[in-house]
Amino acid sequence: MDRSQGTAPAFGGSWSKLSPPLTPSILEAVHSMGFTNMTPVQAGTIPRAMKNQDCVVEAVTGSGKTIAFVIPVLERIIRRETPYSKGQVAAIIIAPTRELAQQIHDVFYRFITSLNPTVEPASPIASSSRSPTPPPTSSLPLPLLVTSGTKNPYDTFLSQSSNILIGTPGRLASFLLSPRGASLVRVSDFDVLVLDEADRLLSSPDHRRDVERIMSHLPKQRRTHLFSATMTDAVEEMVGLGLRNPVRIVVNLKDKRAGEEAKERRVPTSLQNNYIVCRHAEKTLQLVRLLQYESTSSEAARFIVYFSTCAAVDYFYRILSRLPPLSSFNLTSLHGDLPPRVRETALSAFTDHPASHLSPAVLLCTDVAARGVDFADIDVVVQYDPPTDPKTFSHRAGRSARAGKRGKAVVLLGRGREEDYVEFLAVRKIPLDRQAYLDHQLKQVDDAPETATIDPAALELLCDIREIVLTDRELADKAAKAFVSSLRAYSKHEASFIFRVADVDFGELGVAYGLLRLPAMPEIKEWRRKRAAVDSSEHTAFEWKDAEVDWNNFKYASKAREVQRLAAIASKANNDHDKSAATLALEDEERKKRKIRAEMREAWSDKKDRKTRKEDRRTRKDKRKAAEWEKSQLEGIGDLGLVEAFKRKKGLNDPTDAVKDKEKEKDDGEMDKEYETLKKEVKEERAAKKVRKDAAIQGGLGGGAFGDLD
Ligand SMILES: Nc1ncnc2c1ncn2[C@@H]1O[C@H](COP(=O)(O)OP(=O)(O)OP(=O)(O)O)[C@@H](O)[C@H]1O
Repeated sequence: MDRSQGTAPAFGGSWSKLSPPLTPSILEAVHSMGFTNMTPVQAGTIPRAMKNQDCVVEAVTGSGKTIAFVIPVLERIIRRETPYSKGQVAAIIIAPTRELAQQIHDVFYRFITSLNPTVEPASPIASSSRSPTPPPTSSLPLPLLVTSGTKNPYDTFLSQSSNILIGTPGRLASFLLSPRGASLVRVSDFDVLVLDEADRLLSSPDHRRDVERIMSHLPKQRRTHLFSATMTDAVEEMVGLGLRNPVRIVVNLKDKRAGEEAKERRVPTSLQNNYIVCRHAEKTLQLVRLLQYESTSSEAARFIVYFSTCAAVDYFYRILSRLPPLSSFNLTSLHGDLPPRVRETALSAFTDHPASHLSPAVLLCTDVAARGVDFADIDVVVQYDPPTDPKTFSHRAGRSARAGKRGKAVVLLGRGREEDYVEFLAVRKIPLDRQAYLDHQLKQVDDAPETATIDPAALELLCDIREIVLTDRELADKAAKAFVSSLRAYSKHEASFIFRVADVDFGELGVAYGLLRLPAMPEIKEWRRKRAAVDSSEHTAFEWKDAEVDWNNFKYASKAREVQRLAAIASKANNDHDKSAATLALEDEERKKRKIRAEMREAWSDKKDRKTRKEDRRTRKDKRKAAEWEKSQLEGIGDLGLVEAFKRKKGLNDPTDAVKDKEKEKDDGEMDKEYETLKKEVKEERAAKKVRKDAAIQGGLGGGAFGDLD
């Protein structure tokens, strides 16, 4: 590899100074988009990529990398002597998520539509379903998006005569390599391959496999460009395998603080990058206060809050939407377990919402929205959980402070060992400043209430959350799932010497999650055992107490779910009724033994891995079912958040609420009937069994049969 560093100018300079110069129509297009000057990464990359150089580009988030590859791709197609014909592909852009692929598609679309003015322009984040597909009127055909949401990709590819493909690795690989793709999609004149977020594409084994399949299908005589804000060893390997004498373009930023030497930094200089230290029990309290504080004191209107797992996003969305201090906030949730259509709606609902500091918009999400997604004007990014992969930290924080705008990011760190994360990131050129703990008046206090006590407001919040959870048993299930999945993510931190499950006070974490009781995990049993062995005077002042709940009568709000629960109880009772006390005791003992044996056999993480694999298989199988379910969840609770508002605005609420209410009443009535019938059936079955048993006894059946009945 050619190690020569392409030096990007300190200031980007004017577009007209580029050499070779841009085609006049492209120049006009960039000006019409309001981009008067180039950013440094554009100035450093465009001239090289327009010529015949492969590029490996590393520049901070929000520095304009997308246009740095969009323009050279278009220039090379425009300048080609023989135009591409139907079925030929000129360029492929691979991105790790469908959201990012969609966004890149939209940037290409905006350029092409301004070159072909009769084609309707696209909005900044358009959905695949909304992307219009009128026939192009000049030489540049429309690009094709190839992701899980794309309908009839081959038909669109042919009808549009697309020669630029943008998509996720798996979908692109099947598009190109399936029998239909192999016969319809020609790559003999292929020109440019771009990997956006290259480190992410190459560090995930599945993505990497698909990327390699695509690369080996494409001619070797091509240009290949890799882009990211963070590069890894996986990228270095790929550079050796698939690129030809690439030039490396690294845009460095310097941070100059008073009295200190200028230091290199890997996050935008316009980003205020903070951390707050609190006890685990105070995390949710600090999150709520931070949202209030930033919207009142800095008039922040748009927030993103990152959690480590889909289950945590799902749960906290339901809780935070109902907390009175956040009643003026408009929340929406986005995570990878949601079906593509729901993800699209959620994203549009958040980006289209006219937020203000009086009515702020908050996106609760996982890392599905951490990389590349160009949200407009995010004021504050909050990391409730620090990311499992430290590289993700700068991508998350970089959703704010884009294109030179000011922005803020705050990560919540647990008191103690987690504070070492600050130093850990400093070494990686990501400097963090401490922000003081927020007290009940939203004032920054020098330090959190000292370690001996938990802020009493955190315990009040626990009661408030529990009250919400007690309205629906499903919330209790979701709380447990969120808690367990987050702990599991915690155990997988790459910085495992900082984030150690062994250091976590599960009781305190239970407070932050508003749990009714701690889940029956082996780790928690062990933690309880150890605590019991220690002199209680050495305990911190907080002792976990389960909420007093009548679990037998704790109902699901969904009638259908409640019917299922009762049926399960009835069927268990029925089974138990038919078994002798001795059999039941034996079974119980065997069950306990099996559990102990399993626990002894497997470490928690192995067990969880096995479970995950099993769950993954099941999830894939039930994907269709899950999609419908998730959608109905969003619709059901949407009136509290942005999704419903968005749907109302877009006229997507059909049937109307009144009709829906009627239908719900009808459903409820039918559900009641169904439940009554079920109960009756169970009773009848039991009675019939009893009659059979009595008859058998009276009839003096032989020992075997008698034994069975016992
Ligand atoms: N020359 C320019 N002048 C002003 N704004 C620009 C310019 N080029 C790009 N932008 C804007 O900067 C924002 C960030 O651009 P882009 O999404 O390409 O950043 P990125 O470097 O790819 O970030 P990330 O690493 O997070 O993906 C976009 O809103 C884009 O419209």
